[in-house]
Amino acid sequence: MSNILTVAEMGAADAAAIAAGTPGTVLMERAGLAVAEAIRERHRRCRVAVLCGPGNNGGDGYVVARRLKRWGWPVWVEASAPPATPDAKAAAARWRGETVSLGAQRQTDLVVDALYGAGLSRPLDGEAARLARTIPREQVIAIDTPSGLSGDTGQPLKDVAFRAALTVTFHRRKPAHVLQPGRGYCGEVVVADIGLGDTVSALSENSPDLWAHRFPWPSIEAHKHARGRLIVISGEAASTGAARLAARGGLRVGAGLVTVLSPPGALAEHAAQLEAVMLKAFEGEAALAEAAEAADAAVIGPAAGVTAATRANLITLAHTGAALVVDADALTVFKDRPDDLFAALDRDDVLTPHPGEFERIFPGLLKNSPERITAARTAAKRAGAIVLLKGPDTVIAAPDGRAAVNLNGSPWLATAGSGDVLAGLIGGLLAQGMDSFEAACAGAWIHAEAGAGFGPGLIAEDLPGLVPARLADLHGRPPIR
Ligand SMILES: NC(=O)C1=CN([C@@H]2O[C@H](COP(=O)(O)OP(=O)(O)OC[C@H]3O[C@@H](n4cnc5c(N)ncnc54)[C@H](OP(=O)(O)O)[C@@H]3O)[C@@H](O)[C@H]2O)[C@@H](O)CC1
Ligand SMILES: Nc1ncnc2c1ncn2[C@@H]1O[C@H](COP(=O)(O)OP(=O)(O)O)[C@@H](O)[C@H]1O
Ligand SMILES: [K+]
Repeated sequence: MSNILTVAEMGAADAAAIAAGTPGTVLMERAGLAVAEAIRERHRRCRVAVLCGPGNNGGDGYVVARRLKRWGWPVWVEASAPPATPDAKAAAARWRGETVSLGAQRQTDLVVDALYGAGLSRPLDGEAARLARTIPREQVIAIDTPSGLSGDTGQPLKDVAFRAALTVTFHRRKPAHVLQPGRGYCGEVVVADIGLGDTVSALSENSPDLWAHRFPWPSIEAHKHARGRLIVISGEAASTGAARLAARGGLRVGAGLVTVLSPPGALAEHAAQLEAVMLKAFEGEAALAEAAEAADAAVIGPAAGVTAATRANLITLAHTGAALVVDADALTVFKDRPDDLFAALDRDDVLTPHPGEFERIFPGLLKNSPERITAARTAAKRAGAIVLLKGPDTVIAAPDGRAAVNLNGSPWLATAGSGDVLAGLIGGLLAQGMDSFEAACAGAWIHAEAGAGFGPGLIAEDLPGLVPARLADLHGRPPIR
């Protein structure tokens, strides 16, 4: 399982390894060697300038320079300041090559950015800032993080940071490697093992390691009722497509029975377009409560309408036993009284806002949080439910503090209706009894894999049909633990 560590957690892991008997200089040797090897794997021998700062990031840089030189590469160090930590001093003392001052303006092929890593405490300025703005990213290999980025937020301090083609970090990813815009500054990210042992954190990369061992595969005796019943609440006649997209997502991901519950006026439109997905009319809260009686999960919101009816339907569903996926209009309709929504929810329910919807029900929270992980966690606590905050770096957070960040998103998913399919995927997994946090993670991961695998030209209608291949991969995957 791949945790993501904050800068402080990484520092603690580092200190624990040192306390357990591995000297910092050994960790630095391993770190520098990993970077040099990553360079050698990707490039033929060429000229390399290693930009070294005063801290341990710079220390790693001196190790890289020494390794490359030993392999016969033309390499020199450009130092922004003399080494200042004991480990960096030791690494610099073993560097026998040439050292010039930062920005000596030599012709080079590659630049190793070893100016600042985790210890960056203020924005880049002077020559470092100039270089960050001018060196083309194809030349840059960053150690730990591209200098100028805040490791914990992924934001460039004062908008200046290096852009790298490759970033080699150590032990685990940090938030800067997974959150935008930082992730975009990093280029390819390699996580090198430097022997720090196991670390725990409440934040993870969203990958099958997190949930595949609890995926709700049907048992040999399964029948359709045992595979979970999902309902999807439809909007009125002119807005029925979103409910069908969600329903197809739920059916494809394995729910045994999926029913679109439709206002009477929209029945004919659905009937003409649904096959395996079932259809039932309802009018009013009592009828909805009755229709929802046997449901294991419900999706409400996609094109539901920002209406009093949607608000009443949500409250009605919240009183049934079904786990809810609350999306789109069912979020927006609570804009003026989000507490009514939160009071109705329980911890099994999943909210799936995009940033605009998030702002409506958690006003100011995103803007006032250091980054979106904190925002999503705070939101999950406030709502008492799982919150999946959509975007290029989708975050899933639980009220107990667990959080995961999606790494496999792609812009092909930015197409109308794509979120409706996601809501259906999560609903389909909830209907099959999957834990809500894991269902939200699994739904987001499968959705993103499907989108990335299809690529250009993707439309939301394609997504349900792309799910089976992803499920087949998961099904054939060797079990973990
Ligand atoms: N963790 C691990 O397990 C391992 C970590 N390793 C490596 O250590 C790195 C972290 O090292 P680190 O803590 O020494 O931080 P780093 O960024 O090198 O320097 C901080 C210094 O820079 C200064 N400074 C900061 N910003 C500045 C600015 N804009 N302009 C000018 N100065 C600025 C700051 O000064 P101060 O703010 O204190 O005045 C301080 O002196 C990590 O990224 C990884 O590469 C590996 O060796 C393997 C094991
Ligand atoms: N640039 C992007 N990279 C990765 N995923 C994206 C990007 N833009 C949007 N997405 C994903 O696409 C989906 C869009 O959902 P949403 O905004 O609700 O659209 P709709 O309401 O039209 O279905 C979300 O899952 C979101 O995370
Ligand atoms: K760096």
